[in-house]
Amino acid sequence: MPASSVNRSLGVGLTNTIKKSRVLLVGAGGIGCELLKNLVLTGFGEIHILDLDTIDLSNLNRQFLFRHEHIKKSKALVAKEVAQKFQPKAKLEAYHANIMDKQFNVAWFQSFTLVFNALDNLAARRHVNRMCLAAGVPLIESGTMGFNGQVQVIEKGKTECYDCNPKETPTSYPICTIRSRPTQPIHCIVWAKSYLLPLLFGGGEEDDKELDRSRTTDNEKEMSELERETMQIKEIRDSMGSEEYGNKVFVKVFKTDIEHLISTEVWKGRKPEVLDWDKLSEDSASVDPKIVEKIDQKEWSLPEAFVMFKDSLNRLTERLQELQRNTSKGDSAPILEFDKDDEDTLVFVTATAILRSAVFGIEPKSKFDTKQMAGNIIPAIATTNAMTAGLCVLQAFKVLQGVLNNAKMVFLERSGARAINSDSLNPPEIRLWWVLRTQLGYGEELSVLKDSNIIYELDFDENLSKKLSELGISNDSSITIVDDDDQDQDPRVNLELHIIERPKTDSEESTPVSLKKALELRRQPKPVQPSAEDVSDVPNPGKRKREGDDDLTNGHVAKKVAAEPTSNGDDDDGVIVLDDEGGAILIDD
Ligand SMILES: Nc1ncnc2c1ncn2[C@@H]1O[C@H](COP(=O)(O)OP(=O)(O)OP(=O)(O)O)[C@@H](O)[C@H]1O
Ligand SMILES: [Zn+2]
Repeated sequence: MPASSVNRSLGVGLTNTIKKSRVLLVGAGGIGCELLKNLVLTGFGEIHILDLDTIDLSNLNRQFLFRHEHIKKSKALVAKEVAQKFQPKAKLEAYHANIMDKQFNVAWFQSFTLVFNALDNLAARRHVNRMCLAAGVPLIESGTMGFNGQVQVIEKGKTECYDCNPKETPTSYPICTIRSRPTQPIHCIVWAKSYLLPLLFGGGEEDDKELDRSRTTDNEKEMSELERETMQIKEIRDSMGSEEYGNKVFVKVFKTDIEHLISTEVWKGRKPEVLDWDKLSEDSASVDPKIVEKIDQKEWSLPEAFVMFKDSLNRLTERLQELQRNTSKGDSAPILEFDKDDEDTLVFVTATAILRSAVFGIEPKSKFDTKQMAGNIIPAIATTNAMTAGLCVLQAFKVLQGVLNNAKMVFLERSGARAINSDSLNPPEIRLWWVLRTQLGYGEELSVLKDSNIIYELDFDENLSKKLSELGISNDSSITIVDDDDQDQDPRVNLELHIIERPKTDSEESTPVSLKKALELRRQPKPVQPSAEDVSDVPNPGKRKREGDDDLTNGHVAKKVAAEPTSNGDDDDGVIVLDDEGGAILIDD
C-alpha cells in the first residue's frame, strides 16, 4: 500500500503512531513472513525480526519471502533482506537466535512498543508472554492449525495472558499399546519413530513425549519386558555396520520379539504374525529402492517396505559411523534423530511401520501420510496464515490507539456461518499457578503442598480447577511451593504462602491486580559435602519431597509473604492475598 493510501484509510494520527513504533516480530515462519510484509507495507517505523531456524525446502510453498537459493540460510536474515526491498526506507533489524536466550532480557523487551508472536511451540510462546508481562509491553499472540487461526491481544493487568488458560498437551501413548497391542497405524509409526529409531541411532532411552514410559502398578510386566528387549537390541547394535546387521535387527523385532509376545499374552481374535526374512528377500528380489523411494502417496507393498527398511537402515548406519569417525574423544557420542524433513529417517519410519502393521494386521500408511502423522503435522495453509497475519495488524491498531476495549480475541474457522468470529477480551483471572509461573518465574515442575501433602504437582493436576476452600485451605492456613525443576541449576527455596480471607472490594471486581514488582526468590544453597553428624539436617536441594516429609515447612523456607494488606502502595514487600471467590487469587500491593 502506498503511504498516502495508508494515511487515508487509517487517519493521520494512527499513521504517525505506526511510524513511530518500534516492534518485535518473533518467528519468521508461516505467519511471520506474512506479518513482516504487512508491517513493512503498513509503515511501521522499526521492525526487529527474530528466528532461530534456517530455511528448509518444505517452507517454500507458504513462507513466500524465501526462495530455493535461500535454503539453509537464516530465516530472520533472509526475511529482513527480502522485505527491505518492499520498503527501502524501513528500519529493519534481524537476529538469528533463540528468543529464550538470556541476552533478550526484560530491558530489551521494554525497548519495544509492541511484540508480535508468530511461533509454533508452547515453550517459546510462554516465554515471550512472560517477558512481555514483566516488561509491560503489549503482545499480539497468534497461531494457525490447518484452516483454524487465532489472534489474542495480551496486555498486562488488562487482559488475560497466554498462560491464563491451560493448554492441551500433545497426546502420548501408553507403553502397552505401543509395545504389544497396537491397533492403529499411528501406534506402529510411534513405535518406529520413538522406540526403534532412537534405540538404534540415538542415545538409547530417549525421553520422548509420545511414549509414556512412566511406571504404574499395572504396567510393571510391560516395562520389564520392554527393558529386556531394549537390552537385547543394544547388544545387536554392537554389530552395526556388519553384513548381518540388518538381518539381526529384522529377526529380533519382527520375529523373536513377536514370537515371545504371542506366547506370553492372551490373544482373542487375530494373533500377531511373524515376518520371514528369507521369504521377503525372495519376494523383493526385483524391487529397486531408488524407484520405491519416489512413491510418496501410495502405500508400499510388504516387499517394497522390506527393501526400504534395509536400505534406510544402511544409509543411517553409514551416516552415524561417519559422524562417529569425526567425533573426537571426550565429545558426546553423535546421534541421529527423527526429523520429518530428513529423508533417511522418514523412509526408515515409513518402512518399519509398514512391516509392523503387517505383523498386527493394521493398514499400512504411505510415506506422505507417515510424514504428516510422525511430524504431528496438520498441513499448514498459506491462506490461513495470511488472514491471521492480517488480523494481527488490525488488533495492533487497537492497541496502538489505546482502545483496548475494542480489541478482540479473533478466531478463524472454516466451519460455521462465518469465517471470522470474535470474542471480547477477558480480564485477567489470576490463579495461583498463574502467579507462580508468570510473576515468580517458576517452570512447569513445581508442587504445592498443604501440611506436607501434595495438592498439586506436574503429574497430579486433579485439583487445578478447584477453589482453595474445596481443598480445605481457608483462613490462616499455609501452603508451600516447592521448585521441583531438577534441570534448573539452582532451584528456588521453598516458598510459604500464608492465607488470609477477606472480602473482595468493588475496585478489585473490575481491575484485577498483579504483583507490583517482580519478586526475585532466593535460590537454594548449593549442597555442601555434609559431615557425618549433620547429614540428617542437610536439605537435599532439587530432590522431590514426598508426603510425610516433615522438614518441608520448616528449615529452608524462603520468604513468608505477610497477609495484611498494606495501606499505601509503596511497600515493596508485595502482599499476596488469596481470594477464593471463583477460585481466583488476587494479588494486592
Ligand atoms: N524459541 C524460538 N526462538 C526463535 N524462533 C523460534 C523459536 N521457536 C520457534 N521459532 C520459529 O517460529 C517459526 C514458526 O513458524 P512455522 O511453524 O510456520 O515455521 P516452520 O517451523 O518452518 O514450519 P513447519 O512447522 O510447518 O515445519 C519458525 O520459523 C521457528 O523457527
Ligand atoms: Zn513450525
